[in-house]
Amino acid sequence: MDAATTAGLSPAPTTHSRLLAWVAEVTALTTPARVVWCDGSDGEWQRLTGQLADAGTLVRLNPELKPNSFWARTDPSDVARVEERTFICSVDPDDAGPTNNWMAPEEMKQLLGELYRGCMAGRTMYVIPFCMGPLDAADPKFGVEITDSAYVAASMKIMTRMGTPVLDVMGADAEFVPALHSVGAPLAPGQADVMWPCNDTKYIAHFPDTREIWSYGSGYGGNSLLGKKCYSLRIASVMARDEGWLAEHMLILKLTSPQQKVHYVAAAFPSACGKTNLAMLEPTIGGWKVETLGDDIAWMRFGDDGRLYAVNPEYGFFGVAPGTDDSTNPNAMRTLAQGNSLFTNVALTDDGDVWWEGMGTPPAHLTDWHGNDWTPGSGAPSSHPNSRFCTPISQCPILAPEYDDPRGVPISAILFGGRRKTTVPLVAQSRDWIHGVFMGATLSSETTAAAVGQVGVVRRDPMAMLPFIGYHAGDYLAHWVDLGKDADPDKLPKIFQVNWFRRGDDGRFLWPGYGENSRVLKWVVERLEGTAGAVDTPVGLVPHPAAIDTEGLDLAYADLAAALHVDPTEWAVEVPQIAAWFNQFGEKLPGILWTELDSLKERLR
Ligand SMILES: Nc1nc2c(ncn2[C@@H]2O[C@H](COP(=O)(O)OP(=O)(O)OP(=O)(O)O)[C@@H](O)[C@H]2O)c(=O)[nH]1
Ligand SMILES: O=C([O-])CC(=O)C(=O)O
Ligand SMILES: [Mn+2]
Repeated sequence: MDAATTAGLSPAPTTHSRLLAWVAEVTALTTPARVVWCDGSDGEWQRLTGQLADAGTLVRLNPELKPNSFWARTDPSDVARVEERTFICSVDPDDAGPTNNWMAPEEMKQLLGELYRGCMAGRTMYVIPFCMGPLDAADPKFGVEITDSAYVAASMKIMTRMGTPVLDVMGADAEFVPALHSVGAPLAPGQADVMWPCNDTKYIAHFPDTREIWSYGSGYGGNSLLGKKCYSLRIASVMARDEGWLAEHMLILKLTSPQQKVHYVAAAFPSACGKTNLAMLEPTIGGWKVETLGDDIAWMRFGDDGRLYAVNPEYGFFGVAPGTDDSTNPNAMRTLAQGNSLFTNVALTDDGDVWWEGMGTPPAHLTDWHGNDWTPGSGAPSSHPNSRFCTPISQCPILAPEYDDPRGVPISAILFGGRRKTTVPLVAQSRDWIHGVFMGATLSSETTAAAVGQVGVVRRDPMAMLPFIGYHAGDYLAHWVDLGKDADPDKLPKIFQVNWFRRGDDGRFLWPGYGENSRVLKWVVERLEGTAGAVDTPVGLVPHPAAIDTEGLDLAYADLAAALHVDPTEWAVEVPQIAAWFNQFGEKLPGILWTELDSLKERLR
């Protein structure tokens, strides 16, 4: 089949011969009914969403409440990332390391090649040229996703810079990451489609040596929007290792103090642990301003001035819906109110708006994420805990103008955070870069609904990157150590650890979180500027409760003190867990991190 003219729909709008050859090869393998090259236009969005609405995959929301926005429900089995089915297929098994699933590249390609054979029959195959990061970057990072899901094509328009402008910059021979996706649900002639096609067999496969992505069987964002986790973290982390930069699971925010001093902060928290919320924070303390640059991924390189500069490679937010409302994250609500968004696995109100848990008093009747009638007495939540909104970053009312600057922004502080009921204090500053890398390397968090599996189990999650490091985690930690060695220590970002999720004996959060986290950011800035004090504890430099600005905050001193408390007996339990965690990396673990563990033990004595 000639990919350029298939079904006479759109002739290939490129002369890029490797791209044309790949599209022809995939077309021959997957045998779609037609091939469409996505141009990224608004007309195309209208066509795609219109077709999806006709097919019942999307429901158009009330245009007066959420213009140009849609409600989607997935198959109940296809609601989150599938870490068990995610593979790093490096040539050398040792390159995948102990934290990744591995399969030999030829074996995976053979296996998936069989699954892909004829897998797009009866469907439209979309070819989506995209760029991660600004198109006018010195070294733009291109990808092309081929997918048989119109939902994915529409979502990619929100999440990435895509379409004809990308092909134009790619020209005839730019490098690109080929990213192949199929829901794995071919249609026989005359066979009716289902609302959410997917397959029980799922593979999210990465080939770091050849920089390719092959995804099969899932339509859920983290498994199917291949520019996001698959490219911008797993593949990009390998590029970053080779080229001396960092691809991280971090938000980027701009903080302006009442004295108009600007600091850029990056923060890594595991999935569903507060990045989107912190990125859009509305400070509760007077005179402070937060602006957003990114909510999930940061690519960071050293500039000529020796500082570390961060760029958000994405173009939209794919955010956790439950818990988001006018009191917790008003800026996300304002972003969504402008429309042009997709909502997946939330509930639908009777007047055609969306609703989810955390939005206050529930309406008397909803259609839940299963499509069933729901009332406040129904028992089960109306929305899946990992239900998501997908919305353009340009609509964020507090977007920092420099979010689109290909040079990025110089980072002053990096926060590593997790969701821990106990042990980890509200905030602690590292003593130096290596101690900060140790904080990141030993980061732990309770698992969430963002990945399939048990929720609430504490696991180590280095730099919040456990499911996203595209190579050996020991080498990854060595890369972090090495970057610090070559840098001017005064210019390196200062590293902090935070925990918004510590609980009292009665189970309630000790710290109010959300907008009140601005009080912690203020202390961070005061540490950067050398104006705040800190207590030297075994785990790092922790503020005395009096060093946190609590003006106007209704919080018991005892709760703040408990949130900041470093309890040596709790930490003594962590030490052997950290040792066991480090042990699995063998020789690959930088020795200096063992030295850090020894010094932690020493301080706990
Ligand atoms: N208690 C408390 N909950 C928070 C805080 N910040 C965020 N949350 C809740 O944590 C959940 C996830 O928050 P997000 O900001 O969406 O997390 P994320 O890190 O962006 O998640 P991913 O998109 O999966 O990477 C939501 O239900 C939030 O309401 C906080 O400061 N305190
Ligand atoms: O990838 C996803 O599905 C959403 C996300 O940001 C994460 O899980 O960290
Ligand atoms: Mn994320």
